Amino acid sequence: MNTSGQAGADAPKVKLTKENFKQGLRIFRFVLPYKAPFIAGLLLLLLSSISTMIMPKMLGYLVNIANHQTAKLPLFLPHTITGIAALLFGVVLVQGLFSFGRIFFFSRVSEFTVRDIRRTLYQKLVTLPIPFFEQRRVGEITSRLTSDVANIQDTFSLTLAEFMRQILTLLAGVAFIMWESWRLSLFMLATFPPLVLLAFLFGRSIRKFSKQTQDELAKTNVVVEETMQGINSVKAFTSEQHEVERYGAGLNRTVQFALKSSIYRGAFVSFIIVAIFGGIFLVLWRGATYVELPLSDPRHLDMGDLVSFILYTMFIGASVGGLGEMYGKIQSSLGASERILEILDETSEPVHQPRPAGVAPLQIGGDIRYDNVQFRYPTRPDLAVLKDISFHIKAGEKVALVGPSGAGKSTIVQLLMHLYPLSGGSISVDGRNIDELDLTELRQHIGIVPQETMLFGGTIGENILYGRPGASEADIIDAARRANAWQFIQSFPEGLDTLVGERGIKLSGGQRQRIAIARAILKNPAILLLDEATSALDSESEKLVQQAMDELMQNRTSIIIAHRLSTIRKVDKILVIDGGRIVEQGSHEELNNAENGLYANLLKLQFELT
Ligand SMILES: Nc1ncnc2c1ncn2[C@@H]1O[C@H](COP(=O)(O)OP(=O)(O)OP(=O)(O)O)[C@@H](O)[C@H]1O
Repeated sequence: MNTSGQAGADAPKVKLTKENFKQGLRIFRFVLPYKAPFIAGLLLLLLSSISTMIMPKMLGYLVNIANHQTAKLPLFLPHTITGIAALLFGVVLVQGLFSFGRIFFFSRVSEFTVRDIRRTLYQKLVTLPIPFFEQRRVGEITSRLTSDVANIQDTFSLTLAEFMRQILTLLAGVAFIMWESWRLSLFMLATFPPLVLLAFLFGRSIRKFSKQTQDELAKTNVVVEETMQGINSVKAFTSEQHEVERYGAGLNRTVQFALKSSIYRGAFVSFIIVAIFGGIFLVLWRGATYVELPLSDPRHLDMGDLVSFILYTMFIGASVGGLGEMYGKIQSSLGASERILEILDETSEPVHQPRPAGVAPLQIGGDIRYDNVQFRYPTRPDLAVLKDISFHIKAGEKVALVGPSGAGKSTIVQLLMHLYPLSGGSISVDGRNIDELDLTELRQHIGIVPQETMLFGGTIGENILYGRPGASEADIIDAARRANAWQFIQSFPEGLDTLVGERGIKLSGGQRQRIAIARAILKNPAILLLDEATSALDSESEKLVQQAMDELMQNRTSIIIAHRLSTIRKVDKILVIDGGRIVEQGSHEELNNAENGLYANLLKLQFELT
């Protein structure tokens, strides 16, 4: 056990039951398209195993010829030392060729299979509904794509082939030694299994310690991950020293476990050495007594036959030892494939469905109606986030949602995109329940400018293009202009080709928002959802963003989650949300005049703050 913490080394394993095995085998459907190279690989594996198994026998003949014992030598073989040696060399060459072919074919199968699994899995992941992602951590999901798939790749490329080879070696080896001398074989088979069993039990307790070391190391890695992600906070709180100590303490614990496990490992290695060599010496001792017997004795063994016998015994011992290791690997691959299949069995959202013949593309005017909408997040079923929301927005109207933090404003907006199933009530667009609309088409008609703009690691141009893939450069520039973004984009030497995100420049909050607005302008949706950023922008930036938003909202049904007074004044209607209900609605003037109204109070509060 080392502490390198390689991925997958401590992957959870599953018990090898018939049911698990059947489940895990379903992953083999990904191999089916590559049957031909798979079968070719299997054949070559068989041939290379056979040629390996011939070698000990030939070596035995070599010794027998040297001892002038050629009586039992088959007639078709050369009867000279050089002849047999040349033949042996030939067998090795052929074996080499077979091994090359086997690796060539199995690698093709495993690489293509793994590519297909990754692609299918990723396609599945991106089409799964949002609640799936809320119930899992990102790291957990990505490790399905990385370490679990890599684990399966090992199985397809190596483990499976090795497993079959070990079994073949074992069976052929036992057949050969039985043929050589059944007496000595029985003696050998009586000594080996107990040793193997002991080694197996020993190995199991060592694995337990190894796992503890891995777990400790994983815990220490969490410290690194957390602090790297939140390095700003670490520095702001000047807790560098504290974190170093926390990490150091974790490392010390890991070392303690690793050292404890290394004592067992050392004991295990010496045990294996004693057991294996001891076993071989026992067989040698017994075999030598048979060699010593006169030729007339039925138990007599030729020297060369004893040599072959011992070599086969070593092969058998190695394959039995190998099988134990393979067993563990197959168990962990089954676990990995089970986790992958679990995701593949999830139900995707019905996106990118082919449009039935004769059905025209969805046209949306932008009339929106919420009727008694109730909602609980699937991850928090005990909390009624929306209790009873009903409102109507005519096509082209602009409506602002205001209310205290956590009131449910963002939730209302997200439900329009059908990101979650409703708990009650209904939402309709242009008089049609959104449940009946094609999900992809519905979302294509909705534009969103979120509070925090997520930019993909690519160029500014690519980020705007995300709004409408395939748009021309002229359209991108036009959208950027109308979003008040062109000026700053132009100021970069590489313009639209400027890289953003991790590998490129960092844009300011206001600039990012304007990119998001340009994206939405390019998309040109009938319905617009604007979630204003709560973080304050400087007044110049604020003015630019506001102008861009006004431009974007023209001629579209717009729902704005409003945090700024300037936006609120211009809308047709304001819905005041509190505790999952609409508590007030009306124009700015109407609500402002309502004494002790929530809106009037919120407004006063904002005035006092500004
Ligand atoms: N993905 C989610 N899973 C579970 N609960 C959520 C989720 N998103 C929001 N909530 C909960 O739903 C309630 C309403 O949240 P929502 O984001 O809609 O409020 P909001 O009015 O938009 O607030 P803010 O103005 O602060 O953005 C909150 O209690 C919040 O904790």
